[in-house]
Amino acid sequence: MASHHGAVGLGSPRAPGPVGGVLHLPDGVRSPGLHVRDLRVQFSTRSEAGENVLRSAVDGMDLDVAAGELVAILGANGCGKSTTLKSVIGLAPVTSGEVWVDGEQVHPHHRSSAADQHEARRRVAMIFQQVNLVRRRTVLDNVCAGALGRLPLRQSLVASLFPHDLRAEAMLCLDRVGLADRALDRVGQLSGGQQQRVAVARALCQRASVLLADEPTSALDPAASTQVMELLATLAHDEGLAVVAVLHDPELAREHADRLVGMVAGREQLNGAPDAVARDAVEHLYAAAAAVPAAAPTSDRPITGTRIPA
Ligand SMILES: Nc1ncnc2c1ncn2[C@@H]1O[C@H](COP(=O)(O)OP(=O)(O)OP(=O)(O)O)[C@@H](O)[C@H]1O
Repeated sequence: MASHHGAVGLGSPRAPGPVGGVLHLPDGVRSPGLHVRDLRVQFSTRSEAGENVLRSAVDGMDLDVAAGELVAILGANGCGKSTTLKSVIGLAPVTSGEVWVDGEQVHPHHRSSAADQHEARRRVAMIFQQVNLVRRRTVLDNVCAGALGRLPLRQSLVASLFPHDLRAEAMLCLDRVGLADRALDRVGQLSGGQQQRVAVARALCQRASVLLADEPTSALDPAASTQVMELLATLAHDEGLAVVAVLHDPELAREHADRLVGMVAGREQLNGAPDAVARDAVEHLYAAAAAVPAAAPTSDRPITGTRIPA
């Protein structure tokens, strides 16, 4: 379970080079997996004076997750963990920076063809704490829905038209998460941990190579949390997915992840294998945030609030 990736100090490690000796860009972004460079995200918010201001949620974040690696992101509430992940799938407004998926640049958009970008985005799946499955539909239908991005429109709109081979693939995905016997139950009949595993199966049916998990264990008891983390580690280590999970439990992260990335105020503060990251360095991630008055941005250094031009 423990890391087989080398110990790393502060700063992003570089992803390993591609198999076969193919030359790649010096910064490693063309390697399989997920690579984020100098990501910045700003949101418009209302100041106490009633003015619209831009606040930085992510402020120069780098993130590398190699194929076959499970990375855990830790950090205090509001430090930008979820926004970093959402940026990768276009759910957060990226101000600047680069996002690369399996060697394809998905942000900024204009640097690759629309088809390549669509394909690269299809390779990224995200699962959330509040599992966004359709509770009234069967487990199997929800897993099939993972393939919507590659189905013709007519089949996308009518679940009963999911083709036989897709349903067979979805069954295999359910088998991989240990839930094949629940395929015909409605999702609402499953426990939280089981639903989280269905969400993972749906990501598999999407044929994702990068899996983003935003607090996948927050609503789960310890046994279910362990089961989900073991599943994520298996997908990384045995199936070669690049997996990144935002976690609120540093011990769970230490136990299962290959590498810990700690964030403070929208950027990386620590980065290393669990054995190489001291416990007080992790505690400091949370202490730094707690030291800031509640009304201020979560930061141990100022975050710029930029007035939006009228
Ligand atoms: N849609 C939004 N509009 C305005 N501000 C936002 C939006 N989404 C996030 N933010 C702000 O961006 C900052 C980072 O939020 P984010 O959800 O990424 O933090 P987090 O580290 O995941 O926190 P938590 O651990 O509480 O989930 C916070 O200050 C948050 O209020």
